[in-house]
Amino acid sequence: MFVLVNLKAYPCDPVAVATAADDVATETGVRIAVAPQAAHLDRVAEIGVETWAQHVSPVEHGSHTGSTLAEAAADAGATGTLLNHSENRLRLADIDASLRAAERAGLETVVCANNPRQVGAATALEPDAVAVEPPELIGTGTPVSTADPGIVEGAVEAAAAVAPDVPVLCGAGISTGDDLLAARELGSEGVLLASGVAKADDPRAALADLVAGL
Ligand SMILES: O=C[C@H](O)COP(=O)(O)O
Repeated sequence: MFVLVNLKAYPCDPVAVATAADDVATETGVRIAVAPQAAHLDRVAEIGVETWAQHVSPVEHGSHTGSTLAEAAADAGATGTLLNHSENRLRLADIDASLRAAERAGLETVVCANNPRQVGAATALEPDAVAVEPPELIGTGTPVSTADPGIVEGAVEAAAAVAPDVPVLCGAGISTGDDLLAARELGSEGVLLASGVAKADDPRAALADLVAGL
């Protein structure tokens, strides 16, 4: 299972979370990555933890003020990027262009989607993986893997119908080891989570609990 921890714009210490994630990944052998704010990519990458951008813009080098250039994210130490997160939706053409920008920069990609139909469409754009997240469960602490198992199973089927080799992650409300195991049972190959770690009093304990059953 791949555990991708999105720090969003939460007021956590990105270096402390990254250090905890790196420690737990090393101790358990579970693949854990951290996606901080773009301005914190280099500080997080210096820890040695797998570091992802939260987004890259659908642009190349040029006159694009305010953009997050894929090459700049890679230069800062990112090795992957989320795209089309529910809190940063893109138009179809921009998802495609951001995917190509990420490929150009050598970044692994996960495209987020709300539901199985969107998962199918996202899979057709040839990302490395897709992630299904029902927006109404994001940040609630109610895990998608038990609150809406059908959406995870539907996403796995929708992706497989387009490209059987594209893994599906799921996210929204995931915070415990039981949530993670339930996601795996449904065919998910990883989880995307945020508040369960970024808002935890003890991120290291939260991560250790998350992966303990794997
Ligand atoms: O990127 C992470 C997802 O939006 C899930 O967020 P959450 O774990 O706070 O529900």
